[in-house]
Amino acid sequence: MEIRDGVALISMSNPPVNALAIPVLEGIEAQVKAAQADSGVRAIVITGSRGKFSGGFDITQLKARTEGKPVRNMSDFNGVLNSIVEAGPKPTVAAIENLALGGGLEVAMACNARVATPKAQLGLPELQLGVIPGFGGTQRLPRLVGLPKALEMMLKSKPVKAEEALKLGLVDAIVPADQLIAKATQLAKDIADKRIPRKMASFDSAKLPADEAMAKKVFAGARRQAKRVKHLMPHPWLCLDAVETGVTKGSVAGLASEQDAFAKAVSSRACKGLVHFFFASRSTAAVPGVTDVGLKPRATKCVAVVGGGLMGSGIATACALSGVRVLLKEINQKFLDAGMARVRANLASNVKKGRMTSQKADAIYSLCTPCLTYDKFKEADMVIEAVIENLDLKQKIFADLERSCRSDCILSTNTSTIDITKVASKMRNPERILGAHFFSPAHVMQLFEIIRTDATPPQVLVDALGLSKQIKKTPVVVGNCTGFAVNRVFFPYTMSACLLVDLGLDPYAIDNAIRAFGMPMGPFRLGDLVGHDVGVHVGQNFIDDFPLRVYESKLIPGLMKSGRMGEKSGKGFYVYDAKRAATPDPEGIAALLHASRAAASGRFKRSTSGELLAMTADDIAEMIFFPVVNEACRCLAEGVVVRASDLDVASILGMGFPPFRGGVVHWADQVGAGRIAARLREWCTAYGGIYQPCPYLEDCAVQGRSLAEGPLRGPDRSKL
Ligand SMILES: C[C@H](O)CC(=O)SCCNC(=O)CCNC(=O)[C@H](O)C(C)(C)COP(=O)(O)OP(=O)(O)OC[C@H]1O[C@@H](n2cnc3c(N)ncnc32)[C@H](O)[C@@H]1OP(=O)(O)O
Repeated sequence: MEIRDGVALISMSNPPVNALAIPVLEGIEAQVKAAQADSGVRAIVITGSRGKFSGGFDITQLKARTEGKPVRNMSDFNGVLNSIVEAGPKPTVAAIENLALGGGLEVAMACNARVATPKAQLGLPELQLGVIPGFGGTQRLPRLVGLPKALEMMLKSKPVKAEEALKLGLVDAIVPADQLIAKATQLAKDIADKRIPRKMASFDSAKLPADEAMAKKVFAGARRQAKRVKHLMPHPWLCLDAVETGVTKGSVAGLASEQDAFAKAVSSRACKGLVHFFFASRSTAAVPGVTDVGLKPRATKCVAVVGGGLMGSGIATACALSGVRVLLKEINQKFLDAGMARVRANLASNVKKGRMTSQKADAIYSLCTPCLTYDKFKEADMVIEAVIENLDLKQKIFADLERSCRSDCILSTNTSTIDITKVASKMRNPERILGAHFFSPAHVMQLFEIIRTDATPPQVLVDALGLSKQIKKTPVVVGNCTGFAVNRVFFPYTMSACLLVDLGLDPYAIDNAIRAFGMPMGPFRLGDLVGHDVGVHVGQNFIDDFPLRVYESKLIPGLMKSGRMGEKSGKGFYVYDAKRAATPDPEGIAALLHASRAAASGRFKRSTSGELLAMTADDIAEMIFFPVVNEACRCLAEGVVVRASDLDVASILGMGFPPFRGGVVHWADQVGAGRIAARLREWCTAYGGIYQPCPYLEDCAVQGRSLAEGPLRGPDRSKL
């Protein structure tokens, strides 16, 4: 604590984001108490060190709580905020630079005024972690910004920028960073000397709904949204309970309700899964033997994208959006114009959604240079090939690229299935090639699968990881195998769903069960979205490479033959209107189901009609996801990923696996290897090799080990 001209400056310090760990909370408590008691102090300014206010309560403490480890009850801190920060004898002002999130913003809201820098971001994103604000945020935010905005900020975990915070009344002034402490100090003195009134958010109800009916309407709307997933994710509902109690019964009752709701939320499975995902997604960029040997990423200033189709134009957009110059190459003017038009349309959609101005979109578009030849490719630091999945064509392109690019340029392919070493087989230096697998739409989807071969130099990997940081994607480094991590782990997903249909289940019931599990859509709706021609093409790789553990149904080939390609042809399992809304079409697909079931009859060892009738949505989800877990186990045993949690991140960001379940391996460990292996064994006997449990899963089941621990003797890379 530093005292200047009667104002005590207290700075929170816990790099990198000044997380409110228990010692930090204790430090705030001790220093504010000391300042309140010091006769030489007339006001207090609270700030954060090293250019950040605070990223909130220490999430490692939340993690410990979700794991049942003993941790100090932090509800005592509410007493500190209420009685000595907000209502102590001397006024307090928060000086906010950069981040004030979660508990960080709650400390700031307990202060009597707030000053922020122009780049500050303020929010209560606790719900993204499966908890609710626990330091009075559910009470003070609605009183500072009004109920509807407060609910939006909390339920969507969406921070506001300084300018909006000023308009909302969440901050009292915005000043440049170098004037922050001076302004906050002056404001603190003005309040102490009563030139400016002292405000206490907890007791200010001016912005709350004027009457009960109006409040009820707002809560009813918010609860409708939260109700659908209440059984899986209790925290939005619990958050609404705490806010509603405060609005209807006052902030003292509201605070008690918040404590109760926080305790319930933090002990939920959803919190465990979401906190696991938080840390898992931040650890993927660390690759042992690569990122810990002192190599520095070389900046990628120019990326050349070969192919301007949906993927290529999406990748070009993703790069340009982050200020990376792009060369977009196509084979003729018509395709090139179409590719550039797609980039423009991607940017226009951001303008339409209010994410950027049209001037900004024009500036980003101007970073993309259309090319019909490789003439400019010497400028490229990295090439990403994104043409159709044709091995001969890719091999020719890479031979051309080797001649046209600098020797230090990274050459990569966006193939989703083809073996990288086959693509490289006609190159003089095949070790130069790397997989750079984006997910469609590439400018929106967060995941970036980086595929290495045994020959990939560490510097090339470090550079690719550097690019992922530049373009704000989450990287997962994967070994070279059929389907890499995401497509490989999820190939049994659609195959098992088709098997269930061939057994007699209704595809729409399957889609509903999978949605109820928490996926954004079921396997058949997803197939319609991707296009069944693409699905069949990708699926063929697994049929060729893993013949003993696939299920070949006639269902999707039959669908294709009848012209039902999915959304793009207006019909697949569903029919689509002009706005792409899907409607089930049971009559339209009845003959196809019949034909597929007839072709499958006699393939199964067990008659199942009775069991099928008894199948619940949970049973369906298990029969679809247990073989997915099994394939994830094979990937772990083979060392396809660096750590099990990388598969969790890949499954969530690449396939939409529900984040509140923590990812495919984390979820499997909650279910238990023993149960999964036992069910798979049973189904394997009845329905075939797609359900054959792999040795790693069996070992974990027998030894009672968690799947996330990984193989005991290290990965067997010879099986890649
Ligand atoms: C009682 C209260 O109401 C409860 C709470 O406050 S719960 C916490 C609420 N706060 C949040 O949800 C914010 C979580 N953090 C974030 O969103 C982002 O980390 C951020 C916006 C603060 C910074 O983002 P960015 O600059 O991209 O850096 P990012 O890589 O995410 O984080 C940097 C490091 O800080 C850590 N970190 C970030 N916030 C943290 C927190 N609240 N607690 C502990 N560690 C945290 C990250 O794990 C990471 O650690 P690593 O370097 O060892 O991997």
